[in-house]
Amino acid sequence: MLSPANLTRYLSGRASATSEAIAVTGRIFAPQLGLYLAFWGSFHLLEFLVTARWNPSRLMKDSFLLLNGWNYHAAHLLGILEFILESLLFPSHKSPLTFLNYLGLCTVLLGQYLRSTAMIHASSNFSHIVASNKRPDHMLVKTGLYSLVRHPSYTGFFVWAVGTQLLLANPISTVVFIGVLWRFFQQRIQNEEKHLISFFGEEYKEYKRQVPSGIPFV
Ligand SMILES: C[S@@+](CC[C@H](N)C(=O)[O-])C[C@H]1O[C@@H](n2cnc3c(N)ncnc32)[C@H](O)[C@@H]1O
Repeated sequence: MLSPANLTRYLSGRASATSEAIAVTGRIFAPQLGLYLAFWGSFHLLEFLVTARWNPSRLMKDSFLLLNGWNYHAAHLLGILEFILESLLFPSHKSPLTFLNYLGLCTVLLGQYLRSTAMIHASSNFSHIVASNKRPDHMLVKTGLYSLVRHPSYTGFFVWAVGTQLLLANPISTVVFIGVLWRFFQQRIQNEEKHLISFFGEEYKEYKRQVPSGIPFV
């Protein structure tokens, strides 16, 4: 029987369930997740736009760098899932925003700056796919960011990607990203430099002796 007392209890139960649902939704769609998605989208858009402006002869659909291998997307999916799970299980670890979130924000911006600026400084010598044959116009770039480190666009990618996980305050994904990316860039640099030495010989060897790689311990 729905007495006034039962109705009041029922309605207040519904109201608290609704406010709990709103609180949970608020935790999941926290500002850091919105920022993360905006930075992720901007990164891929900038890959295309910088190529279009500074390296137009290499512009293609793939310049968005979205066909970056399943493990790249799996890693970002892992980051999103970790963020949602931890937001539900340990809400106090995700909100309010802490020093870690702000550190992540600065790290993402720094990484994006390094990545896009390196692409601009290398201009037509940059290609998303590692060149195994030397194009006649391929010049060794040693100026700008390339005077500080040999692989500034990889440094930028590394810093940007780790920054996204710091922004989300994701402890597991931060460690996974550092390990997986370090291994990936170590192998990629080894292969890329084998080709660069065959293209530029002693000039590249001398450059390698003088300038650090830009990835720790590589
Ligand atoms: C994805 S880009 C990355 C460039 C560089 N490793 C970096 O992190 O900025 C790869 C292409 O850049 C070329 N490349 C790498 N370093 C270069 C340099 N210092 N000068 C000219 N071309 C370079 C390689 O031959 C390769 O085809």
